Amino acid sequence: MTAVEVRGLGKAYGPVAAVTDLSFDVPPGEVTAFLGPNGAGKTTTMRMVLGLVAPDTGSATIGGVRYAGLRRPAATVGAVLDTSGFHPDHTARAHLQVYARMGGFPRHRAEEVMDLTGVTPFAERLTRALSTGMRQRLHLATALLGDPGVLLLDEPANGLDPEGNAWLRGFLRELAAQGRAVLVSSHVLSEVEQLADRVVVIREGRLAVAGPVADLYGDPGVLIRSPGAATLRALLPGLGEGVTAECTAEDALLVHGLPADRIAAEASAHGIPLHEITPIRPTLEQTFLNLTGGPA
Ligand SMILES: Nc1ncnc2c1ncn2[C@@H]1O[C@H](COP(=O)(O)OP(=O)(O)OP(=O)(O)O)[C@@H](O)[C@H]1O
Repeated sequence: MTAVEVRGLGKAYGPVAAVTDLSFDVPPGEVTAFLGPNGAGKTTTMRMVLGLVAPDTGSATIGGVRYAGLRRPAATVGAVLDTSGFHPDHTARAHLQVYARMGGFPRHRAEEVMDLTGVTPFAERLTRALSTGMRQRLHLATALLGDPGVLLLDEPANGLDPEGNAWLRGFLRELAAQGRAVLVSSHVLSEVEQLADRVVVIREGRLAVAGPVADLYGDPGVLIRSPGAATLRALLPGLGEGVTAECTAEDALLVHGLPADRIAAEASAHGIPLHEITPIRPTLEQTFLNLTGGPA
């Protein structure tokens, strides 16, 4: 079970601080979404993890070892960072066979990853004739050749149609369920909301927040509509520390610090009818905009 650990990572390009003092973990067995607006520093961070860019400060390790020190890098980390780079005159199958040979993997591994990633139906097409979605699948297949425990994927959903996207979500969840550490960058938030267990949000190269997806939502409250709103407003704060209730209209109440079922039980115990009881759940999109301070 291999984890990625990023500690105090920093990189400047001349006057541009691309990444500053960035620390986060990508644990095994989970999908971690790496979120940030365009230019936030996601690609630079992934390139540093892969040893393609030398950090100015800090370190990134994979199973406790820097990329350059890995004994079998391709069997440890699979990455999709850049969706160009196929030989245009190779078929998809030939591309995978070449990479399998370079990585020292058995020939049949190319066929296996093609089946896993849905490349088989276009295995005999030249890579120059592949659609963006097909190229994404072929890159993913290439990354999986060494059966790595860690996957780093930069915007893997780019160019996929809704069906391809749904497939990708299921596939990445499955890879994580097998115990792999999966890091997926994105600026399309609806994509990762349904996919990720954890998020790492960066803004201008710095960490904005990291943690389980559920924690990001905080406690946005429960909306109540009831002719007895004023009575409930007086009652509910007495039920626990930190419970607040504020009237937003004559018959409407916004409650924080209590789950909907507790509120319903209390109303029922006092014979107060409820016309509506709605836990508010902001989208990750809204949460993201709040964290990054502007439109993505
Ligand atoms: N090789 C480079 N030389 C100079 N500046 C660079 C280089 N690579 C990245 N930058 C700058 O560093 C910052 C972070 O870029 P990066 O590509 O890491 O962001 P990103 O979050 O991946 O963005 P996007 O979602 O648009 O891909 C940007 O201001 C970018 O212009």
